[in-house]
Formats: sequence, structure tokens, C-alpha cells
Amino acid sequence: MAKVYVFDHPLIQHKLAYIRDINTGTKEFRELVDEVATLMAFEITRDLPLEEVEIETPVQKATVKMLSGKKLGVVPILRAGIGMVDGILKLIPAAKVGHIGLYRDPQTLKPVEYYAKLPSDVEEREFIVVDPMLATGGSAIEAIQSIKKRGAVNIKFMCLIAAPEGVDALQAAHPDVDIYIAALDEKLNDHGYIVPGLGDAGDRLFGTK
Ligand SMILES: O=P(O)(O)OC[C@H]1O[C@H](OP(=O)(O)OP(=O)(O)O)[C@H](O)[C@@H]1O
Ligand SMILES: O=c1cc[nH]c(=O)[nH]1
Ligand SMILES: [Mg+2]
Repeated sequence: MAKVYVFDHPLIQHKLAYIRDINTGTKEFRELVDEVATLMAFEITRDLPLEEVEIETPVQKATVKMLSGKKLGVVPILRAGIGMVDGILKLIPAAKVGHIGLYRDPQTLKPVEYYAKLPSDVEEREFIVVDPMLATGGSAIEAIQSIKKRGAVNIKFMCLIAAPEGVDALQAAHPDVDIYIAALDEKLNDHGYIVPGLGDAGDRLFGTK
């Protein structure tokens, strides 16, 4: 069964409070999502493998540890996932970026895929699929299905806010995909919005309300 990690770091929680606030405007919202994505990337990369490397400091030769060249890929679920990409790339600039375009039909709440583009060496990469919101779980389940279909085998899912319903559904559909979240909220409302949540992440990021 997939593990669920909730990042309760004080900086993440503090910034998330501003992200949720209805009075936070688009510019600040975007900056905060970017910052929280960086902080979450710091935590999520905790298990990256290291190798010993010989270097020379100004003082003497030394054996130091460096990342052992694991290939990473970041896959935002369009649109809102885009808001988390730059924050992650600040820490892992060599990661390749794939895109999965999905929107949630407002009536059925089912995801509709409209775009998919991944790096060519899919099988060799570890992927972090990112989206600020895990609500019913339909979009994350579909996006992960889509990248598995294209050959991805090693996948993590990272979001800002999740509803318990979404976590359960994602765990059931993809038991091999660990889930990393900044906050686990109370529930979904009748329109499939996370309560208390932050509203529509895509609209708040891009000012399209
Ligand atoms: O877990 P689910 O019930 O599938 O809902 C979550 C999805 O809904 C939002 O996207 P939306 O459909 O609003 O598209 P957008 O990012 O283009 O605004 C959000 O960014 C997720 O992708
Ligand atoms: O609360 C929610 C649920 C789905 N998508 C969002 O952007 N927000
Ligand atoms: Mg949206």
C-alpha cells in the first residue's frame, strides 16, 4: 500500500495559510505556491542516492558525497500543476519536465485528458507528478495511469492540499505511488471542492476567475 506523508514543517504550514486566504491575490498566491513547492521538493528528495566522489578543496584532496545521477522527471498536471514546477526545479535543475493536460468536467467531476508529453527515456526516470489539489482523486489517478501507459514505473505524487476521499481513491488505484501532501483537509463539498481548501487552484494561479 502506498505511503502518505504530510509535511507539517512550520514554514510550509505558515505559507499554506496565506495560500488558502481569500484575500491573497494572484501574484502573491503564485509566489507562495512556488516557495512551498521548493520546500516540499527538499523533503521529497530526502531518499535520493549519494555516491562518494574525489574532489580537491583549496586545502587538500577530499572524498565527498554527491547525487549519484538518478534521473528525475517532474510532471505537472495542467494547468494548476505548472505553478509548482519552477519551485521544484530550483532544487533539482537537471530534472526533465513532462506535461499531462487534464481538466475536471464540472458536471461529472471526471477528468478529461487533452495533452500528454513526456521525456523520451520514461522507463529510466523517477517521476514526481505534481498538482496543488487532490480532490476526488480522479485527475491524479488518470494522470498517473497515462504516464504508466507510456512506460513510467517509478512514480511519486505531490500536492499541496488533499481530501481524504482523494487519498483513499489514489491509494486504491495506484498502491505503488507514495503520496506527499502539505495538508490533509476535512472533506469534499457537493461540488467536489476541498473543504476548507483554497478554492480553484488554477483560477487563483492564473487569475482566470
Ligand atoms: O482530484 P480531482 O477531483 O480530479 O480534482 C483535482 C483537479 O482539479 C483541478 O484542476 P481543474 O480541473 O480545475 O483544471 P485546471 O488546473 O485547468 O484549473 C486541480 O488542479 C486538479 O487537477
Ligand atoms: O478544491 C478544489 C478541488 C478541485 N480543484 C481545485 O482547484 N480545487
Ligand atoms: Mg481549475
